[in-house]
Amino acid sequence: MATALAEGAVRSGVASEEQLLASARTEDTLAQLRQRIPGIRTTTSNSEVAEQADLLILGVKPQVMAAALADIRGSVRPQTLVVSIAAGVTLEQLAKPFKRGTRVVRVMPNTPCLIGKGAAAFSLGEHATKDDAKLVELLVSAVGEGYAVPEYQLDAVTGLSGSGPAYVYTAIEALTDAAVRVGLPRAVASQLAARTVAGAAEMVLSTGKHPAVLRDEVTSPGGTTAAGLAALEANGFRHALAEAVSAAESRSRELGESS
Ligand SMILES: NC(=O)C1=CN([C@@H]2O[C@H](COP(=O)(O)OP(=O)(O)OC[C@H]3O[C@@H](n4cnc5c(N)ncnc54)[C@H](O)[C@@H]3O)[C@@H](O)[C@H]2O)C=CC1
Ligand SMILES: O=C(O)[C@@H]1CCC=N1
Repeated sequence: MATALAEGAVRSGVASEEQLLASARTEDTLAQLRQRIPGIRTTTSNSEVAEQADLLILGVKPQVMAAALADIRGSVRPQTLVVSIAAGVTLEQLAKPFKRGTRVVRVMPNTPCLIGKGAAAFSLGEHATKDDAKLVELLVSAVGEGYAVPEYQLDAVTGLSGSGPAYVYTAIEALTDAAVRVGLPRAVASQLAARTVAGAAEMVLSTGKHPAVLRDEVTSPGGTTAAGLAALEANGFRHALAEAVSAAESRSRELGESS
């Protein structure tokens, strides 16, 4: 995820490849990163990155955030903007190890950032400025769309758009399997399933119509769609999605509480 943001930083002109400095625990990970971003400088020292950064992106898992913060707490300069993409880790937890007044921002991106189609939301910490908001907006806009939200909404964002691509991949896989069951070749079924999801999403975004209106436009009286929709409702489709978002939102809060 952090690699996608680094690529976005280059694309949006926030930084050149040569201005980027990244750390990871192993030289193997860093070698892979250098293949993606040839000009990037790399190190296995988190504190070396922290000492030099103007914009410091923390892209570790929530479970190792405390250790990563401990590595860098003495090295972050007062003028550095600290941005975390970790699920659940709060602005308060992010700011705590640093000197009072350190500017922190929490961002929740998603993997479609890798192809410039991400959906991200972010919240500013107490000391972050309007210019910081503009910078973060620029960064996330380079990899998709960014929305400013109050921090209390970020776990819900995680449950929806952070984890959401995985729900949609599961839906595409299930639709493909179902189409194979009723006779379509898998290669065609998988393309049709993915394009149906992409096309329907694009209809919502480009027409601005309520999804229910768009659904009604597909649904002929006594037709196939009404039959399909009735089967979805009978099998708890909406409830399953609601439970997925809710479980992921709770897990995000839990991850924050335990890190
Ligand atoms: N994968 C996703 O869809 C999304 C992930 N996130 C968040 O992004 C963060 C990273 O997730 P991914 O990119 O999926 O994981 P990842 O495993 O691909 O990346 C984590 C990186 O952290 C490095 N690392 C591990 N321990 C370290 C340490 N002590 N110091 C420095 N580097 C260390 C690893 O080498 C690895 O390169 C997580 O906090 C996650 O909650 C946020 C939105 C979406
Ligand atoms: O599964 C996770 O915890 C991360 C956060 C959002 C998407 N992936």
